[in-house]
Amino acid sequence: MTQLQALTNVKAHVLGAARIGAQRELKFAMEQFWRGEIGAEELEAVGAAIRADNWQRQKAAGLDFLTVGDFAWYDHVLQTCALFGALPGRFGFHPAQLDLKTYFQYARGNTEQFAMEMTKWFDTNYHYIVPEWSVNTQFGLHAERLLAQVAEAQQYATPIKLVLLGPVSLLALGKEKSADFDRWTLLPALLAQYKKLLVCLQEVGVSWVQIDEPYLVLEESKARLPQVEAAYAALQSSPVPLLLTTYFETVENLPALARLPVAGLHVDAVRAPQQVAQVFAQWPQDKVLSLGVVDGRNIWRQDVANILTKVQDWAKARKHLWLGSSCSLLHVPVDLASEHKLDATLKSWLAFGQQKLEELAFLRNAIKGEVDQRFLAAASQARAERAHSARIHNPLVAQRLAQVSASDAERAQPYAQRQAQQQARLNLPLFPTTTIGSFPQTAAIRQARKANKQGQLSQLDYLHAMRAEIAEAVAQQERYGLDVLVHGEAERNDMVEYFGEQLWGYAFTEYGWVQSYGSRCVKPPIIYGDVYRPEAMTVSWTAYAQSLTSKPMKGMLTGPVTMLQWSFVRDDQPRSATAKQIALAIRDEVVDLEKAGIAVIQIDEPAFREGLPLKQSVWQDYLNWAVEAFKLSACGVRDETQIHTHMCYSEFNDILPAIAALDADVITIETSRSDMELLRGFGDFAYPNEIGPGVYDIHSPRVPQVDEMVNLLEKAVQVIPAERLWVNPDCGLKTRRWEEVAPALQNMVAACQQLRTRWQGQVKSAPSLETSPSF
Ligand SMILES: Nc1nc2c(c(=O)[nH]1)N[C@@H](CNc1ccc(C(=O)N[C@@H](CCC(=O)N[C@@H](CCC(=O)N[C@@H](CCC(=O)O)C(=O)O)C(=O)O)C(=O)O)cc1)CN2
Ligand code: MET
Ligand SMILES: [Zn+2]
Repeated sequence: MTQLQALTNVKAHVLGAARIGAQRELKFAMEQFWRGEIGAEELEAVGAAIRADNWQRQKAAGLDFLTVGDFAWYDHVLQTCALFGALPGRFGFHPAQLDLKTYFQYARGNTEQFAMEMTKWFDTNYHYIVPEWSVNTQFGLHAERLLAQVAEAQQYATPIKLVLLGPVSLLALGKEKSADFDRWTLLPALLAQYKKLLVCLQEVGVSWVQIDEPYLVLEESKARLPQVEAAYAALQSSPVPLLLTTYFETVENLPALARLPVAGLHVDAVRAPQQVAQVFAQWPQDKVLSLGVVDGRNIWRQDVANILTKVQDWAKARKHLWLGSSCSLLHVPVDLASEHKLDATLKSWLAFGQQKLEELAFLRNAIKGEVDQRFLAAASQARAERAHSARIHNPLVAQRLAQVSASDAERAQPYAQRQAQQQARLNLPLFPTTTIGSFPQTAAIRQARKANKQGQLSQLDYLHAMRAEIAEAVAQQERYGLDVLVHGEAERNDMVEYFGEQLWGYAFTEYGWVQSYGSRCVKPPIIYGDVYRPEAMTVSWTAYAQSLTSKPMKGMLTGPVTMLQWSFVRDDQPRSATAKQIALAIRDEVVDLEKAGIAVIQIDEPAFREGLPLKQSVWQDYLNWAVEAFKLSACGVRDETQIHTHMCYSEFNDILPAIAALDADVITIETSRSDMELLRGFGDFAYPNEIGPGVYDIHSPRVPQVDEMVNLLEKAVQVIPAERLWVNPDCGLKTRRWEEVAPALQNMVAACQQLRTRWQGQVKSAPSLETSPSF
């Protein structure tokens, strides 16, 4: 390190900070505002305090820029639409008069208008609001909020780098409202507003604009090179230098991007280290090159010694080198210092948002020739300890893996035979009704769990409280007349964290919150070692629920791919290896549920599609091991046991062969918002097993009417044979209130009964409606 050639122009920055607040202040404030408990002024004050905290942290760490513009109400894509007056006209609001109350309606819907759609932000568990583009889209500039934030940040007397979602990504991430409209025709009008904004930003003294174009890492962006070139030619006149910013993967079109008239480029050196050498060769020497060297997607303490060696290599003769987080710190928790229960050794292996700022400052200083030896030694020691720690490797897992054979990932007989056996056992009516698993996570449930965690509610009292919730959920479902019941997941804080808490090899945090969408957060557990299930995780709850009813009780588990995808994963072995370990743990649980007499078991895989690599060219390898992991978890049961899976938030049509290869007896999917369009793919593909297309959107408080659902089901029977159709909502009901759930499910059962009456005579071998199986 001592031979490091001192580079004076090296700077350190972050691409963005988490905005939910170290203690989820923003979540609580937004929800209070929505309930009418606080006013806009109070809510604004919470936002300002979070921004101030972020800037103070950046300044205290000694970063060279304060990052401004990363704060957003609800979502940053929605915020960008508001900035450019590009919110859908169907709400009827004037873009210049958007107070917060009005603004939130776009994200949450109102009595007249559906909310704007929400979808996954690249391959993360963050969801953004999808812009709506149509021939009526008009743009304006409403930068008051943003400029006010610049003014707030100016009191820290540190250069300001403003983050802006770029025009190409903004358009690309939206959807066209009609098939004959080409969104790219909007580009010139949109660019005119960006240009205006850039002038304003220069006037108020912004030093740099980080213009985020994550779209440029997707293969589909290749075809959009003319638009990219046109956009950045138009912004060439920007009076503020632009840092063209990409992350999550290698950029497409690198040679062409290297010729764009922008002042700097940021690339993700964590996710795409293989492209760094090319970027160095192609990106002009006299421009800024920002390398994302500190991982914004994971929580491991960086091997700073190793990064330094590389950067030293890379940086030779390059004058303007910046070191950054690989992407925004939106995807990692705020500060490790809040964690008081994590064991000291494990804690020393981790870095959350705050620690990443410190890593960046350390690296910048070291390249300038000022190496903080203590920091370096501590980081190297933690890395070395982790590499050799006994707690990572579990011989029981190795043994278990060694026993796995190919037949473990196959059911004994094909679906058709299984179906006959399952039907003989379950005797379900035509169009069986079910739900996806969770029932409302009420304040009472969460309070009880909190009290239990804090030692104020005994284990026994907590058990009774959760059993009472389960009993109530079962009673409600019987009242509605559902066919396959669930226990309601009252005892689970989250579908991933709950299992993470019980598995070896997993650690969990107290405050490791990450925004998932709007005010909703998750606390991804941390996989640090071999995953092993020491004992049953769900059997007693499920068996209790089954004891309360003669209807089949569906066991409810989270699948290996989703467990992997929604956790922070170890970086010392391939994801596929970790998935296989989790699969074995889930498999053991599946088998235990079967032994306890549970006849239907659902293994949720909502993140199955999200796990796909961003580059389509390497999908197949992922799909192979992901399918294998699911099947390994599912196939330990007898043929008469019915395996369900559930997927949501996804475009399924391009991975249908893999979904079919999962060979789940039943799949329930989210379809209602696309008006059953998503189901058409399953029909065209001749999906062979049973399907429950969601007949209503659980993200909206609106109670669906019987007719709407009959309508959707009529569409579904056009595509899927009636005897293979199930009836269910789009997803779990945990974010809803009982007042919404009860009428919604009653209507759903009523809709289903209409269909049964109509179809009863027309389907061969349909069982009678009267017989009820006994469990
Ligand atoms: N991991 C994950 N990813 C997912 C989903 C999911 O279910 N899980 N679903 C999709 C959509 N995303 C979602 C993500 C989060 C929530 C959600 O409801 N989150 C809850 C937190 C869930 C949780 O962990 N709850 C804990 C802690 C609850 C809590 O805040 N307790 C209060 C006390 C209780 C109170 O006053 O409310 C506190 O600590 O102060 C519990 O139940 O034990 C929230 O933000 O409110 C919903 C959907 C996609 N990705
Ligand atoms: C995001 S998928 C959710 C599945 C889970 N079983 C639930 O009902 O909440
Ligand atoms: Zn779901």
